[in-house]
Amino acid sequence: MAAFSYICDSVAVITMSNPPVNALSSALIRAVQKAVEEAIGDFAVEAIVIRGDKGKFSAGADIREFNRLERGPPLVSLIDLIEDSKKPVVAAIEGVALGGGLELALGCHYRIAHAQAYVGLPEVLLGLVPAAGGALRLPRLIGISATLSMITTGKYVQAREALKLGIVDKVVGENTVDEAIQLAKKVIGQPLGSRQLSTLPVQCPPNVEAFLDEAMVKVKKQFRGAQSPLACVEVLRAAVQLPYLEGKKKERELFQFLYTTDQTRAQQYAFFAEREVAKWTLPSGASWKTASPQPIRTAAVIGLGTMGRSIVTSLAKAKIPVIALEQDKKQLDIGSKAVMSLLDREILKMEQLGHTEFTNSLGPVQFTLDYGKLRDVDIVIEAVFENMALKKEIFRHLSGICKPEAFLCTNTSGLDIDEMASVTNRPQMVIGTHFFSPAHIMKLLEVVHGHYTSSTTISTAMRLAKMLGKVGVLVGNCPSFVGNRLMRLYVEQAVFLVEEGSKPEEIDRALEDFGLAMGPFRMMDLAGLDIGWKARTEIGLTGPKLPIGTPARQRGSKRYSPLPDILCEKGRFGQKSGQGWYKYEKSGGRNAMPDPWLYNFLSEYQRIHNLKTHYVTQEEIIERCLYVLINEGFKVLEDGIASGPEDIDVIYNNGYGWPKYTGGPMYYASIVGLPVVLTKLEKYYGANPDIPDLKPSSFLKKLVSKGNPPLKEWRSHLGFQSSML
Ligand SMILES: CCCCCCCC/C=C\C=C\CC(=O)SCCNC(=O)CCNC(=O)[C@H](O)C(C)(C)COP(=O)(O)OP(=O)(O)OC[C@H]1O[C@@H](n2cnc3c(N)ncnc32)[C@H](O)[C@@H]1OP(=O)(O)O
Repeated sequence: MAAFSYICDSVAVITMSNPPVNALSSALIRAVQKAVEEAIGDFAVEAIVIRGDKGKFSAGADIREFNRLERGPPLVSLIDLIEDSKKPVVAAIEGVALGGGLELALGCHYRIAHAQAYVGLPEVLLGLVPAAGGALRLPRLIGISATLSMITTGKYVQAREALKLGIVDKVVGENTVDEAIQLAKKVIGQPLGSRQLSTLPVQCPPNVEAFLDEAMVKVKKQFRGAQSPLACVEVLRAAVQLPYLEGKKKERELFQFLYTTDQTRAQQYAFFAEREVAKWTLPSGASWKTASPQPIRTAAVIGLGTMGRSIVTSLAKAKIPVIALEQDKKQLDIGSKAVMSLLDREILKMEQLGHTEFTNSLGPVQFTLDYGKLRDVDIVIEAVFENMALKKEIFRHLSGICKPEAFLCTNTSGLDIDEMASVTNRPQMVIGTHFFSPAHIMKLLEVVHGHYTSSTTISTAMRLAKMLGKVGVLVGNCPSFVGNRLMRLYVEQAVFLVEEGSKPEEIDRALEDFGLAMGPFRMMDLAGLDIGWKARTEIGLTGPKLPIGTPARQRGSKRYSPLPDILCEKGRFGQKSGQGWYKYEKSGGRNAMPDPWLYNFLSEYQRIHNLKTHYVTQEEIIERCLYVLINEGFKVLEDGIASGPEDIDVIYNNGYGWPKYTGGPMYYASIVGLPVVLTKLEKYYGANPDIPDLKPSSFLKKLVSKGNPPLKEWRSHLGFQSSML
């Protein structure tokens, strides 16, 4: 770790170095401070350039030091030193300037960025606010409105957009540091007053107080339950209302408050969990370190339904040339139009952000009915509807057509990968790539490892996730994999609670207040109730295959609720039919309204089935729905379907709208305390012995018996004998 300098024509170049991302650790900050002081005091130096080693300016404060810090890094004084320098200081931004890294750049008098660089203040994503002057300097540079959008979302802004906003002074295609040196030389001797952002007035819209009040309302709604976005609005209010130095005190106070909250700890855990899951290891010893991913230069997608279209879009966005195949001309025409419209929307979004180059850098998409065109692609992703016979037919066909090195992936959300692999001539190259809808937006890719899948195939699929800008999580092959296996029980519990007397909107509200992006009933209505109905009909849980005489509310010895099936029989499929658990203004409408028809229907249902209803509290809703999901999470670990609790948390945080500020379901359980979760499950199972999924898992019981160890120790209590990975 070093901040070293060289002098080039009277310009001192200070390089921040702390691989891999030049995070501003205390040691690096001290080293940069020393180098800046030396440069300021050196008569031979007339200007200074600050850059980051290995093509990255800085990813901000060293998050790994957060738990060890008592008083926080002295970054603020370094930035003040830079801004107060009489010699001009230029930031040469390559790669990333994030968080404290951007704050440091904002302390510099000029900023030059490479075209591929990103800047941002993502502290909010870690449950914090920018606290090294970023939330005070940025509104003085680009105004309140643009700052608000950046700091409350933590979004990364590409160099060209940063230029448009005024965050950087120039964008260059190459030689960023040389350009910075040239600029530094040019401005030697020029007055720096207008370049010291802390001395400038904040750029406010008229009636800024009303603007901030409105922003607070919006942010509360958008990030329900999260504290740091609200603190971001507060910090901006301080920037507007207070002189810079007082604003600085407020910024620090808010940071100090957030710094001790459970939310920031959970979000930091979630950050590292995302990095952790990329480091997969199999019991065989094969791992992300040893396996070599194969290049993916071209791809094909089979099926242009909702998922196929957005998978094609996702590949094109990642600049991967893709061939999209449909079975008949009509479907191909519909699908290709839909893809082109998705791509147009993406282009428009990027153009609005100033990325004119984006249009040209989309991967080309070719539409075809001809399987022969797939001969040379590196990877095929099958995305037809969930029917094993059809999928097997496709895999058999691909096996004969694709080059032997091509990987065959399926986007199934829960069918058996091994069964599909068994009909191919390359079972070791078959893998599940379970995308989440819409695939060009959602960050999760569940990578499903079958019995035969090779480590090269796993590593290639995990690389694909990264290429698509997604988080890949490796899981084992079991019905519904990890995400949907847990989700099914959560939804089922919600439906049982309706039978017991609660209302869909009460359950949705309770879970949305907990922080979930969407409650289970609104989610079912959005996804379409008919999808689950078809699946249940296929496996004989309902419909003509159900043996005559099966009790309506029982399957085997387990409780079953036929409510969703009955709604479908009545044509209530959710949003698409204008009625489901809610009613909508029209078919395809999105505005969910409680439906008096449903209340009458439920009373009649409860009467027919002689159900005793009770007042279901918010506590019971949260506990039964979430603890049953968490309990299944422990079973998934026990079964070796996921290798650690982080995998489950990353899946839920990125694919199921779980609030990241609680860390994910397993982290949340660790905060509630495993003995509490166990006791509650025992209580609910005792009251509902016909719901065996409420019976505490043996792994949960084992952890409690081991004294409730912290989450990072859970893996060591797992036996790997049963691992499916
Ligand atoms: C107590 C009161 C004190 C009051 C005083 C207040 C003063 C406060 C002063 C300053 C505060 C500043 C706040 C911050 O700056 S918070 C940090 C903000 N920055 C971020 O959130 C950036 C996060 N990182 C990323 O987005 C990505 O990592 C990125 C930089 C884009 C690189 O992405 P990629 O190439 O995909 O690589 P990885 O994500 O896998 O990362 C590679 C490894 O680097 C580690 N990493 C990344 N960022 C950091 C960081 N900021 N600190 C430490 N480590 C970081 C990451 O974990 C990977 O590590 P590994 O390979 O071991 O897994």
